[in-house]
Amino acid sequence: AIIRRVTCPDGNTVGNAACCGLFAIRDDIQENLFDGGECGEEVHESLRLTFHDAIGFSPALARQGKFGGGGADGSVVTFEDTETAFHANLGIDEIIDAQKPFIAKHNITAGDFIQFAGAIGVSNCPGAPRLQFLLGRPAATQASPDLLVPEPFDSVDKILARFADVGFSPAEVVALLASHTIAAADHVDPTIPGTPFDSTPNSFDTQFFIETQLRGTLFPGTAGNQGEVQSPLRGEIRLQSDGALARDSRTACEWQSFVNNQAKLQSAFKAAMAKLAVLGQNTRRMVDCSDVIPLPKAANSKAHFPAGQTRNNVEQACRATAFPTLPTDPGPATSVPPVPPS
Ligand code: HEM
Ligand SMILES: [Ca+2]
Ligand SMILES: [Mn+2]
Repeated sequence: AIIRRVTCPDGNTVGNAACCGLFAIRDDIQENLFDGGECGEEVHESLRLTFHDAIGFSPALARQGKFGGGGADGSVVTFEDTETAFHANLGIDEIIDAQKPFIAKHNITAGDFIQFAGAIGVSNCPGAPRLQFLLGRPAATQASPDLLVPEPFDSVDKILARFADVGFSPAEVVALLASHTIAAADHVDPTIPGTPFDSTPNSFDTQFFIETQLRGTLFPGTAGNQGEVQSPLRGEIRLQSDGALARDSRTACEWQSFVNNQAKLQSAFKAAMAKLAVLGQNTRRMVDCSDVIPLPKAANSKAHFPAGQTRNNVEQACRATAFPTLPTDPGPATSVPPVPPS
């Protein structure tokens, strides 16, 4: 087959000329939003933002004759005052404020920018897949309704129902939660901002699926926070929802299947993110600009139990298959350092 390439005015080559404008945006955010191509706090927050914008969508509400939200339409930025006041969006205002000057400066809608920044940001994380990026989301018309973003204290029933409303199976929910391999919480326990969900928050690896299956023994900061359960490691925080999904009979085997399976982690997350990024959007009016997204580096670590942990600490939840055999890191019990603020 003949692969046609277009040469853009700036010398970059791309499959579709409509994507040419994205190279300048890419270079600008890599340098000035992501600190020169890091997989740090702004990348983590930008990925979270892709979700909080897109999940503002409910076909169930629409069937009742109500406005169900526009999905991945940028409403979280355009109607910032409304949506940042939603309880589940606590803390999202910081990355919105960081992204807004870039949206204002470049000729791109807020909806496109949010998903583009997420895809570029994830590409900075070793082990990540190259995410799809489709261009062409129109401007949002209204704020999303409240109560569509899942909370960490929601039951598994409620979480799976919310995702089912937008077309995700339980297996796809688990795949989307691979996002928590490059993540930390600032507000669940406000006394310890930047506390990661796994021991490798700058690496898109399978440690999140390993460490969430370990028996929780401690709170990294204070006890009694809503949506938090005990974690196995000092410096690591566990969401109640992640702990529950790892142990629920509907999701536990899928959860375990990601352990030490980097190829599945990449393909399943890529596919689920491709759906998330276009929720509520008409993809026939969009252009595939995925070739503007950089190819991520390979994973830089091998699946392991953190030092001090073995399979004896695994709370086996999948009944069908045993937990994979993994080596334990040498040394004293792992203590996870916080993700530095921007
Ligand atoms: C059951 C569904 C989910 C729940 C209940 C949930 C909940 C949370 C909570 C409470 C935080 C911590 C926020 C803070 O205190 O700073 C968080 C962080 C994060 N979430 Fe989720 N989340 C869910 C699904 C997702 C999905 C589908 C994605 C992306 C595709 C995502 C991406 C992230 C990222 C990247 C962070 C880290 C942000 C940072 O490090 O600054 N989450 N999530
Ligand atoms: Ca990780
Ligand atoms: Mn953060």
